[in-house]
Amino acid sequence: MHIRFTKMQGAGNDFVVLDETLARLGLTTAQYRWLADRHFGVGADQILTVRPSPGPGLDFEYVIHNADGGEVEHCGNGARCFVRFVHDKRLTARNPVRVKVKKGELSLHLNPDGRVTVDMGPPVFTSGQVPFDASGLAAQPMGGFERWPVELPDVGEVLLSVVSMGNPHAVLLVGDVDTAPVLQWGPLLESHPRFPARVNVGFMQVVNRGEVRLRVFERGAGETLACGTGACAAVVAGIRLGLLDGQVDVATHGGVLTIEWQDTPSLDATVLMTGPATSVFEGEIDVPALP
Ligand SMILES: N[C@H](CCC[C@H](N)C(=O)O)C(=O)O
Repeated sequence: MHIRFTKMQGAGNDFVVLDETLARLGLTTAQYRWLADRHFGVGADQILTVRPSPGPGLDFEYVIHNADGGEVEHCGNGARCFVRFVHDKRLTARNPVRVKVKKGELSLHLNPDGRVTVDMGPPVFTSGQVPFDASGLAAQPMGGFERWPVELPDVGEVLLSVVSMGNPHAVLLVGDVDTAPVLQWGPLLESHPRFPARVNVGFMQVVNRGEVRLRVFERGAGETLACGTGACAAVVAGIRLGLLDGQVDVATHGGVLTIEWQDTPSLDATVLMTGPATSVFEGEIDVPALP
């Protein structure tokens, strides 16, 4: 199947963007995986698909597939590239753009300086809704939040907090992200049995109450240069743990994301994420028929 695509990146998290506003491509999981393959396909952390509005008050549907071909609930860096794409392609002139994702609805705003602010919705802290199986574990309280001792084979117990931004996140505190065991512990936690939907694993170094450094081993993609929902999850966990204030710059290997969240008693305050979105190149490719 011959398709057109746009290669984009947000803070180094890279994407293949497909326009299905006129017709569905009908790609299979194996074809999404092929497109994301950095040797046999185009190469990307995720494949983003633009589909027509599913209903009133919404401009588009925003569909996300990880490099492993699995469809997921949310992608923050991808959301910034999404609004850049629909404006560049003149698919809309609205700003902000409202989109439906698997987890809910997002508002995407192109700022005059070219950066993009996304209303990422409210975080969810209830472990069963992340989902995280806390059965038999004794939470270790810190600030107004908890850290859970999770057993890793050949490693022992690691302490982590769990947050959902629509997609599941585990957040670990480390002294130095550069030496953190991201590639050793990331895969063990990603597919740990206590995470029935698997999990994105964030390693956060708190620099001060307004700045953190973060590396994320992503579910279905491995370590990426940045993870938008991971930055949101890490910051809201850090705020709940009493370590961070309401606006935090998150330094990732691919760039800086600014996250804002007010920890209100109602817990329904949404998380705002601001960062870059760049279109890298346009391309065409013949996707092989893969079942
Ligand atoms: N790997 C994530 C999806 C992409 C998230 C990330 N690229 C972002 O910017 O939020 C998951 O399986 O939930």
